[in-house]
Amino acid sequence: MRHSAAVWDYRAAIEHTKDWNGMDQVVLRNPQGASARVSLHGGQVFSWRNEQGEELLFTSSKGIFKPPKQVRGGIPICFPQFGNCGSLEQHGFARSKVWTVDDNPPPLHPNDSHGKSFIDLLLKPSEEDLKCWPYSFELRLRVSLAANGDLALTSRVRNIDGKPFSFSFTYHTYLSVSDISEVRVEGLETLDYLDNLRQRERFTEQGDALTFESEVDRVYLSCPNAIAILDHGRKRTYVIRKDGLPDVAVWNPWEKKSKAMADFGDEEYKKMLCVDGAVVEKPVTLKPEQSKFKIAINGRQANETSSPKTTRLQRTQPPGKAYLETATHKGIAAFFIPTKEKTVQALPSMLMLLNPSPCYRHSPDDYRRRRSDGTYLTAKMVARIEVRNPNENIIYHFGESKVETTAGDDEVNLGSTTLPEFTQGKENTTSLEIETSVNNELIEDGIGSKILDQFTSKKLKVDMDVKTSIGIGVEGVKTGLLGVEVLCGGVTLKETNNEMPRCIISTLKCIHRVKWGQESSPAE
Ligand SMILES: O=P(O)(O)OC[C@H]1O[C@H](O)[C@H](O)[C@@H](O)[C@@H]1O
Repeated sequence: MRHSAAVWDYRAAIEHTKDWNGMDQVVLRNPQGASARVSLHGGQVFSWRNEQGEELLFTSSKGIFKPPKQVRGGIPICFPQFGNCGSLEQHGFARSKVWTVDDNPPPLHPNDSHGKSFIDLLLKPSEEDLKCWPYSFELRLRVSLAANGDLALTSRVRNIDGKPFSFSFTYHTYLSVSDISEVRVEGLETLDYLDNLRQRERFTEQGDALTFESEVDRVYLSCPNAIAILDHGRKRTYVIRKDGLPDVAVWNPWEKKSKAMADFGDEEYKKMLCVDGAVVEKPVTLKPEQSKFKIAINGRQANETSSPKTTRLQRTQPPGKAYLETATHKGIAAFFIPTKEKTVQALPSMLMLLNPSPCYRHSPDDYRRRRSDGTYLTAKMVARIEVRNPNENIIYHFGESKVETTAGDDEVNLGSTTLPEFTQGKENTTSLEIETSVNNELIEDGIGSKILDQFTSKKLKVDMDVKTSIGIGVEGVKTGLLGVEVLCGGVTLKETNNEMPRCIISTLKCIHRVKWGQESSPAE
């Protein structure tokens, strides 16, 4: 049965239960029927289901569910060491210890609890732990499930020892995927990584996205805060947003290593991918104080009609035909062509990066003037879009684009403009600068003061809506134009200093469909 979020009792939605070994576990539920299960063994989230009841985390069918052996799957916490570079057991001891429920944790930001089911866990070292790692600490973990089904893990490490200590940390996240050969990871392109399969030698990622054809065991360094994992087979996109975790570890054992692992099925490597928010390259050195690490993950379906500020993956044509898919994650909007047709490569065909900062070039006094007959707004918004086409054999045709910009929750008009049509050549990048403005536009007094306050405190959010159309050309064959709407924004002026606006794409209308190598024909 579904419940409205307004009457949902989040506290009552937390169930304390036991697994079949008698180990305590906690089940979190949201009003729409999504759930997360956390074991006190390892503080490990080992199940996360969406509102359709689909499991989003991988757990090995041969998993050993008995302490001290941890289950292979879910989200083990690796602390105070990741991997085997240190004096401790592989991935540290936190994942194999029994944690306790923390009834009275130090407060976290209200966003970490408001409108969410959550549980706080605590790990303190035992006498035995102190013998192999002689530092007193408190490791806290809050696992929360939001009303929209998003899962978040927030960890805090407190040094309660007299001396500083160093540690590494990862959320070793086993994502469930349809088939590893249908998966790509975006957000790691052009970054340096340490390759665990080559004695941690440093390389630079050359691909436009990470795809999988053999064993991968890497730590990507200084990564953006949002990484997208696109599962074409299941038409699902996971977006991992991380905070305090500069690195991302990526692991798939592939065939040979799978057969060598006792707690992993021979073929199970096809169904999983580990993508971990991590701090590995430069371990944290903590004085007697606290540090904090957070990941939030969502896993959205192609046809999901959720809030517009989320990631979507859309299939606009039935299988067997060429079709455009669109996917987005924070700061990046991408169009790509799936591998199914074989005649074209599956590469990100275009990336649009939008950065509306700085949005205002004038001081607040300049841009808003109060006159006797009302409040008038004068403002300018500048955005830069970079269109990249890394393909060797695909050309993009963009129709005329209509751009509208607004500010704040009241969607105050910041002006509109039109960009001329253009063609994006093979392996080419086009930079577009978009400027819109309003001059002495009458607005409500209340809205004017609100915008001024939010501008001064840098809490103002600016949104941009681009309506355009896109067609593809491959070897002289052109598709018709597909209407596309790109919405970017949702980030405050303050956040634009270190974060890109979020973008979502939705297709407006499919005019033509084609089969590669054939003439285009009108859509039904
Ligand atoms: O077998 P585990 O100790 O759980 O480790 C599983 C994997 O975790 C990480 O991804 C490491 O980088 C890999 O080298 C390791 O094989």
